[in-house]
Amino acid sequence: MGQGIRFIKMHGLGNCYIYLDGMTHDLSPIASFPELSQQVSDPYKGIGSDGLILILPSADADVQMRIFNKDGSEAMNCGNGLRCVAKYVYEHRLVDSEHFAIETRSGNKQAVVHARNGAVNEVTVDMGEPILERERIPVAGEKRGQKVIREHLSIGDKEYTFTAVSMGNPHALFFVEDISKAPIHKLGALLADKDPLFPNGANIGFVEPITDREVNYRVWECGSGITQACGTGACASVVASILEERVTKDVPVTVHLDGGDLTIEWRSETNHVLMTGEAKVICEGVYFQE
Ligand SMILES: N[C@@H](CCC[C@H](N)C(=O)O)C(=O)O
Repeated sequence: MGQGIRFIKMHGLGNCYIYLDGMTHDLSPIASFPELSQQVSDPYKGIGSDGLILILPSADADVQMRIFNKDGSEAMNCGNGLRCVAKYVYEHRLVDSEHFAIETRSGNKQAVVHARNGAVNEVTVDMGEPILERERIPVAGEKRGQKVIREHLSIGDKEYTFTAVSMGNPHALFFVEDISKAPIHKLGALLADKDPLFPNGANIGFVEPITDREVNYRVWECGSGITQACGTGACASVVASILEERVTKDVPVTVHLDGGDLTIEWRSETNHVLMTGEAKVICEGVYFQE
Protein backbone atom coordinates (compact mmCIF):
# COMPACT_ATOMS: atom_id res chain seq x y z
CA MET A 1 0.00 0.00 0.00
CA GLY A 2 1.36 3.45 -0.95
CA GLN A 3 1.43 6.60 1.15
CA GLY A 4 -2.21 7.44 0.51
CA ILE A 5 -3.77 10.70 -0.69
CA ARG A 6 -5.30 13.10 1.85
CA PHE A 7 -8.77 14.19 0.76
CA ILE A 8 -11.78 16.08 1.96
CA LYS A 9 -15.27 15.30 0.65
CA MET A 10 -17.59 18.31 0.37
CA HIS A 11 -20.94 18.98 -1.23
CA GLY A 12 -23.10 21.85 -2.39
CA LEU A 13 -26.74 20.69 -2.34
CA GLY A 14 -25.66 17.07 -2.71
CA ASN A 15 -23.34 17.72 -5.67
CA CYS A 16 -20.32 16.09 -4.02
CA TYR A 17 -16.67 16.02 -5.00
CA ILE A 18 -13.44 14.72 -3.56
CA TYR A 19 -11.20 17.74 -2.94
CA LEU A 20 -7.40 17.62 -2.81
CA ASP A 21 -5.51 20.49 -1.20
CA GLY A 22 -2.59 21.23 -3.50
CA MET A 23 -1.85 24.47 -1.65
CA THR A 24 -0.44 22.76 1.43
CA HIS A 25 0.18 19.23 0.05
CA ASP A 26 2.39 18.04 -2.81
CA LEU A 27 0.16 16.49 -5.48
CA SER A 28 3.05 15.77 -7.89
CA PRO A 29 3.18 12.01 -7.04
CA ILE A 30 -0.32 11.66 -8.53
CA ALA A 31 0.27 10.37 -12.08
CA SER A 32 -3.15 11.12 -13.59
CA PHE A 33 -5.98 13.26 -12.22
CA PRO A 34 -8.51 12.00 -14.84
CA GLU A 35 -7.79 8.43 -13.72
CA LEU A 36 -7.93 9.36 -10.03
CA SER A 37 -11.28 11.10 -10.60
CA GLN A 38 -12.76 7.94 -12.10
CA GLN A 39 -11.37 5.86 -9.23
CA VAL A 40 -12.46 8.04 -6.28
CA SER A 41 -15.93 8.63 -7.81
CA ASP A 42 -16.68 4.88 -7.75
CA PRO A 43 -18.97 4.27 -4.75
CA TYR A 44 -17.84 0.64 -4.36
CA LYS A 45 -14.08 0.62 -4.98
CA GLY A 46 -13.51 4.33 -4.37
CA ILE A 47 -15.10 6.93 -2.10
CA GLY A 48 -18.18 7.85 -4.13
CA SER A 49 -18.55 11.30 -5.70
CA ASP A 50 -19.50 13.29 -8.80
CA GLY A 51 -15.80 13.85 -9.56
CA LEU A 52 -12.54 15.31 -8.28
CA ILE A 53 -11.61 18.93 -7.53
CA LEU A 54 -8.09 20.28 -7.00
CA ILE A 55 -7.44 23.36 -4.85
CA LEU A 56 -4.21 24.83 -6.18
CA PRO A 57 -2.06 27.95 -5.96
CA SER A 58 -2.74 30.52 -8.68
CA ALA A 59 -0.48 32.99 -10.46
CA ASP A 60 -3.21 35.61 -11.00
CA ALA A 61 -5.93 34.89 -8.41
CA ASP A 62 -5.93 33.93 -4.72
CA VAL A 63 -6.50 30.25 -5.44
CA GLN A 64 -7.12 28.00 -8.43
CA MET A 65 -9.81 25.32 -8.90
CA ARG A 66 -9.52 22.44 -11.37
CA ILE A 67 -12.48 20.09 -11.74
CA PHE A 68 -12.67 16.60 -13.24
CA ASN A 69 -16.00 14.89 -13.89
CA LYS A 70 -16.73 11.31 -12.86
CA ASP A 71 -15.60 10.04 -16.31
CA GLY A 72 -12.25 11.86 -15.97
CA SER A 73 -13.03 14.72 -18.39
CA GLU A 74 -11.83 18.12 -17.18
CA ALA A 75 -14.62 20.73 -16.97
CA MET A 76 -14.32 24.47 -17.53
CA ASN A 77 -16.27 25.52 -14.43
CA CYS A 78 -18.26 24.23 -11.45
CA GLY A 79 -20.57 26.42 -9.37
CA ASN A 80 -21.01 24.07 -6.42
CA GLY A 81 -17.27 23.42 -6.48
CA LEU A 82 -16.47 27.14 -6.34
CA ARG A 83 -18.54 27.56 -3.15
CA CYS A 84 -16.87 24.55 -1.49
CA VAL A 85 -13.37 25.72 -2.52
CA ALA A 86 -14.21 29.15 -1.08
CA LYS A 87 -15.33 27.61 2.23
CA TYR A 88 -12.19 25.43 2.42
CA VAL A 89 -9.61 28.14 1.71
CA TYR A 90 -11.29 30.60 4.08
CA GLU A 91 -11.69 28.14 6.98
CA HIS A 92 -8.10 26.89 6.52
CA ARG A 93 -6.83 30.49 6.44
CA LEU A 94 -5.34 30.10 2.97
CA VAL A 95 -6.84 33.51 2.14
CA ASP A 96 -6.90 36.52 4.44
CA SER A 97 -10.17 38.18 3.48
CA GLU A 98 -13.85 37.28 3.07
CA HIS A 99 -13.61 38.43 -0.57
CA PHE A 100 -11.19 36.69 -2.91
CA ALA A 101 -10.69 35.48 -6.48
CA ILE A 102 -10.75 31.85 -7.66
CA GLU A 103 -9.13 30.97 -10.98
CA THR A 104 -10.98 28.48 -13.20
CA ARG A 105 -10.42 27.33 -16.78
CA SER A 106 -13.16 29.82 -17.71
CA GLY A 107 -11.59 32.81 -15.95
CA ASN A 108 -11.37 34.23 -12.44
CA LYS A 109 -14.52 34.27 -10.27
CA GLN A 110 -14.97 36.55 -7.25
CA ALA A 111 -16.19 34.79 -4.09
CA VAL A 112 -17.61 36.28 -0.88
CA VAL A 113 -17.98 33.97 2.12
CA HIS A 114 -20.69 34.56 4.70
CA ALA A 115 -18.92 33.47 7.88
CA ARG A 116 -19.75 33.39 11.57
CA ASN A 117 -17.01 32.66 14.14
CA GLY A 118 -14.70 31.57 11.33
CA ALA A 119 -17.18 29.01 9.93
CA VAL A 120 -18.68 29.44 6.48
CA ASN A 121 -22.25 28.31 5.81
CA GLU A 122 -23.02 30.23 2.65
CA VAL A 123 -21.01 31.62 -0.21
CA THR A 124 -21.85 34.09 -2.98
CA VAL A 125 -19.90 33.77 -6.21
CA ASP A 126 -19.93 36.29 -9.03
CA MET A 127 -20.13 33.84 -11.92
CA GLY A 128 -19.43 36.54 -14.50
CA GLU A 129 -21.25 37.15 -17.77
CA PRO A 130 -23.25 34.38 -19.40
CA ILE A 131 -22.01 33.50 -22.89
CA LEU A 132 -24.86 33.47 -25.38
CA GLU A 133 -23.33 33.43 -28.89
CA ARG A 134 -23.90 30.07 -30.59
CA GLU A 135 -20.29 29.35 -31.53
CA ARG A 136 -18.95 30.34 -28.12
CA ILE A 137 -21.32 28.07 -26.12
CA PRO A 138 -20.73 26.06 -28.44
CA VAL A 139 -23.77 24.77 -30.34
CA ALA A 140 -23.28 23.49 -33.91
CA GLY A 141 -25.07 25.19 -36.78
CA GLU A 142 -25.21 28.40 -38.71
CA LYS A 143 -26.28 31.83 -37.37
CA ARG A 144 -22.89 32.59 -35.83
CA GLY A 145 -22.99 35.37 -33.26
CA GLN A 146 -26.69 34.82 -32.49
CA LYS A 147 -28.39 33.60 -29.34
CA VAL A 148 -29.78 30.06 -29.24
CA ILE A 149 -33.31 30.58 -27.93
CA ARG A 150 -36.19 28.11 -28.36
CA GLU A 151 -34.25 26.14 -30.96
CA HIS A 152 -36.13 23.16 -32.42
CA LEU A 153 -34.78 19.65 -32.07
CA SER A 154 -36.38 16.45 -33.45
CA ILE A 155 -35.58 13.15 -31.78
CA GLY A 156 -37.42 10.18 -33.28
CA ASP A 157 -41.03 11.28 -33.64
CA LYS A 158 -40.77 13.86 -30.83
CA GLU A 159 -40.18 17.60 -31.12
CA TYR A 160 -38.34 19.56 -28.42
CA THR A 161 -37.12 23.13 -28.03
CA PHE A 162 -34.12 24.27 -26.03
CA THR A 163 -32.25 27.44 -25.11
CA ALA A 164 -28.47 27.26 -24.75
CA VAL A 165 -26.26 29.21 -22.34
CA SER A 166 -22.62 28.90 -21.33
CA MET A 167 -21.54 29.81 -17.81
CA GLY A 168 -17.98 28.99 -18.85
CA ASN A 169 -19.32 25.46 -19.48
CA PRO A 170 -22.16 24.55 -21.87
CA HIS A 171 -25.80 24.11 -20.85
CA ALA A 172 -28.91 23.24 -22.88
CA LEU A 173 -32.19 24.05 -21.11
CA PHE A 174 -35.50 22.39 -21.91
CA PHE A 175 -38.62 23.98 -20.41
CA VAL A 176 -41.22 21.56 -19.03
CA GLU A 177 -44.61 21.86 -17.36
CA ASP A 178 -43.91 19.23 -14.72
CA ILE A 179 -40.32 18.58 -13.63
CA SER A 180 -41.24 15.12 -12.32
CA LYS A 181 -42.06 14.10 -15.91
CA ALA A 182 -38.96 15.64 -17.56
CA PRO A 183 -37.30 13.17 -20.01
CA ILE A 184 -33.99 13.47 -18.15
CA HIS A 185 -32.77 9.91 -18.75
CA LYS A 186 -33.67 9.92 -22.43
CA LEU A 187 -32.32 13.33 -23.44
CA GLY A 188 -29.43 13.31 -20.96
CA ALA A 189 -28.04 9.99 -22.22
CA LEU A 190 -28.53 11.01 -25.87
CA LEU A 191 -27.24 14.58 -25.85
CA ALA A 192 -24.84 15.27 -22.96
CA ASP A 193 -21.63 13.62 -24.09
CA LYS A 194 -21.70 12.58 -27.70
CA ASP A 195 -24.13 14.54 -29.85
CA PRO A 196 -22.56 16.59 -32.69
CA LEU A 197 -25.01 19.41 -31.86
CA PHE A 198 -22.87 20.10 -28.77
CA PRO A 199 -19.22 19.79 -29.88
CA ASN A 200 -17.91 20.17 -26.29
CA GLY A 201 -20.80 18.21 -24.73
CA ALA A 202 -23.53 19.95 -22.74
CA ASN A 203 -25.15 19.75 -19.36
CA ILE A 204 -28.77 18.86 -20.17
CA GLY A 205 -31.11 20.79 -17.86
CA PHE A 206 -34.89 20.83 -17.41
CA VAL A 207 -36.63 23.91 -16.05
CA GLU A 208 -40.16 24.24 -14.71
CA PRO A 209 -40.99 27.90 -14.03
CA ILE A 210 -43.20 28.23 -10.94
CA THR A 211 -43.51 32.01 -10.53
CA ASP A 212 -41.58 34.93 -12.03
CA ARG A 213 -38.99 34.43 -9.21
CA GLU A 214 -38.90 30.69 -8.74
CA VAL A 215 -38.09 27.65 -10.88
CA ASN A 216 -37.58 23.91 -10.47
CA TYR A 217 -34.47 22.56 -12.19
CA ARG A 218 -33.00 19.09 -12.76
CA VAL A 219 -29.87 18.14 -14.65
CA TRP A 220 -27.96 15.38 -16.41
CA GLU A 221 -24.37 16.64 -16.33
CA CYS A 222 -21.94 15.86 -19.12
CA GLY A 223 -19.18 13.65 -17.73
CA SER A 224 -21.10 12.72 -14.58
CA GLY A 225 -24.76 11.89 -15.37
CA ILE A 226 -27.64 12.88 -13.09
CA THR A 227 -26.47 14.86 -10.07
CA GLN A 228 -28.38 16.31 -7.13
CA ALA A 229 -27.49 19.86 -8.19
CA CYS A 230 -25.42 21.92 -10.60
CA GLY A 231 -24.43 25.49 -9.72
CA THR A 232 -23.53 26.62 -13.23
CA GLY A 233 -26.71 24.88 -14.40
CA ALA A 234 -28.84 26.79 -11.88
CA CYS A 235 -27.32 30.04 -13.22
CA ALA A 236 -27.98 28.92 -16.81
CA SER A 237 -31.57 27.96 -15.92
CA VAL A 238 -32.26 31.51 -14.70
CA VAL A 239 -30.53 33.14 -17.69
CA ALA A 240 -32.55 30.93 -20.09
CA SER A 241 -35.76 31.68 -18.15
CA ILE A 242 -35.07 35.41 -18.53
CA LEU A 243 -34.23 35.04 -22.24
CA GLU A 244 -37.54 33.20 -22.68
CA GLU A 245 -39.30 35.90 -20.58
CA ARG A 246 -40.47 33.40 -17.97
CA VAL A 247 -38.80 34.99 -14.91
CA THR A 248 -37.74 38.51 -13.92
CA LYS A 249 -34.27 40.02 -14.41
CA ASP A 250 -32.50 42.02 -11.65
CA VAL A 251 -34.17 40.17 -8.77
CA PRO A 252 -33.03 37.09 -6.83
CA VAL A 253 -34.60 33.94 -8.30
CA THR A 254 -34.90 30.77 -6.19
CA VAL A 255 -33.86 27.63 -8.03
CA HIS A 256 -35.12 24.41 -6.45
CA LEU A 257 -32.77 21.52 -7.23
CA ASP A 258 -33.00 17.88 -6.10
CA GLY A 259 -30.47 18.61 -3.31
CA GLY A 260 -31.81 22.00 -2.14
CA ASP A 261 -32.11 25.64 -3.20
CA LEU A 262 -29.80 28.22 -4.78
CA THR A 263 -30.44 31.94 -5.17
CA ILE A 264 -29.46 33.29 -8.58
CA GLU A 265 -29.59 36.87 -9.85
CA TRP A 266 -28.71 38.14 -13.34
CA ARG A 267 -27.97 41.86 -13.06
CA SER A 268 -28.44 44.24 -16.00
CA GLU A 269 -26.02 46.80 -14.58
CA THR A 270 -23.00 44.49 -14.81
CA ASN A 271 -24.42 41.68 -16.97
CA HIS A 272 -23.04 39.37 -14.27
CA VAL A 273 -24.79 36.39 -12.66
CA LEU A 274 -24.55 36.00 -8.87
CA MET A 275 -24.99 32.63 -7.19
CA THR A 276 -25.57 32.19 -3.44
CA GLY A 277 -25.87 28.90 -1.58
CA GLU A 278 -24.51 26.43 0.92
CA ALA A 279 -21.19 24.60 1.03
CA LYS A 280 -20.77 21.63 3.39
CA VAL A 281 -18.05 19.27 4.55
CA ILE A 282 -18.97 15.56 4.61
CA CYS A 283 -15.76 13.89 5.78
CA GLU A 284 -12.02 13.79 5.33
CA GLY A 285 -9.49 11.00 5.21
CA VAL A 286 -6.79 9.18 3.29
CA TYR A 287 -7.43 7.38 -0.01
CA PHE A 288 -5.23 4.45 -1.00
CA GLN A 289 -4.96 4.25 -4.78
CA GLU A 290 -4.92 0.70 -6.24
N1 LIG B 1 -21.73 20.33 -11.02
C1 LIG B 1 -21.07 21.44 -11.57
C2 LIG B 1 -20.66 21.40 -13.01
C3 LIG B 1 -19.60 20.32 -13.25
C4 LIG B 1 -19.01 20.32 -14.63
C5 LIG B 1 -19.96 19.90 -15.72
N2 LIG B 1 -20.36 18.53 -15.61
C6 LIG B 1 -19.28 20.14 -17.07
O1 LIG B 1 -18.54 19.24 -17.54
O2 LIG B 1 -19.49 21.20 -17.65
C7 LIG B 1 -21.65 22.78 -11.11
O3 LIG B 1 -22.05 22.83 -9.92
O4 LIG B 1 -21.63 23.74 -11.84
